[in-house]
Amino acid sequence: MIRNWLRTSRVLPVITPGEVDTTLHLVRTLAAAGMPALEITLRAESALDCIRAIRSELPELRLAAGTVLTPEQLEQALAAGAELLLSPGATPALLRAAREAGAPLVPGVATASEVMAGLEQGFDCFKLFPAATAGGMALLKSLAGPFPAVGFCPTGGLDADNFRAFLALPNVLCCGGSWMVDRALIEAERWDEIAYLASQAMRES
Ligand SMILES: O=C[C@H](O)COP(=O)(O)O
Ligand SMILES: CC(=O)C(=O)O
Repeated sequence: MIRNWLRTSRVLPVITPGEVDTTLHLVRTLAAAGMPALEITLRAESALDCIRAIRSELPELRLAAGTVLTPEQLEQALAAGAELLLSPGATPALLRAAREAGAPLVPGVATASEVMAGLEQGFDCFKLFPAATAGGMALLKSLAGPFPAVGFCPTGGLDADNFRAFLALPNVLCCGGSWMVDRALIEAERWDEIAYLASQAMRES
């Protein structure tokens, strides 16, 4: 389920939510522009309320929770309606909690050892974070050698210019990023520009 969810989403906007109403407006804009999926990070107090509101208002949208750092947050995000859980990293406690709950977690990794620790726990799809800083496309190509069956969602430092090159790598399922949901654009209510960036991101090539 996780692999298919990521592969068919292709691009995952990473949203740090603000007020629920503003976040709903942003999400409606993205959905109307053709974005099938998005990630709400648990980096703001409003995050779980935003997840509940999106789930209720746009039930057809694929909704992930990001910055899931603890087993407690994993439970809260699932209960609020997130279908997929992403984390910038992985701890033994988080991996164990996800495995025991059968929760669809995409743990974060930045090294081969972290991939191996995740594989040991039964995970085979990972967020590569921070993707550009950790080694970008060169790192993904290197990881494809020892881990040919592992899929990645690189996030961190991707943008409108480079994400297509990442997506073209065989071990990249989906690209995450905030370039189309930039805080400055949201604060300036530049919804047309956000819609344009979202529709460009979903264009085939
Ligand atoms: O923490 C950052 C987000 O995961 C996305 O990274 P980005 O803003 O470089 O696209
Ligand atoms: C890094 C990221 O996208 C997250 O916090 O889940």
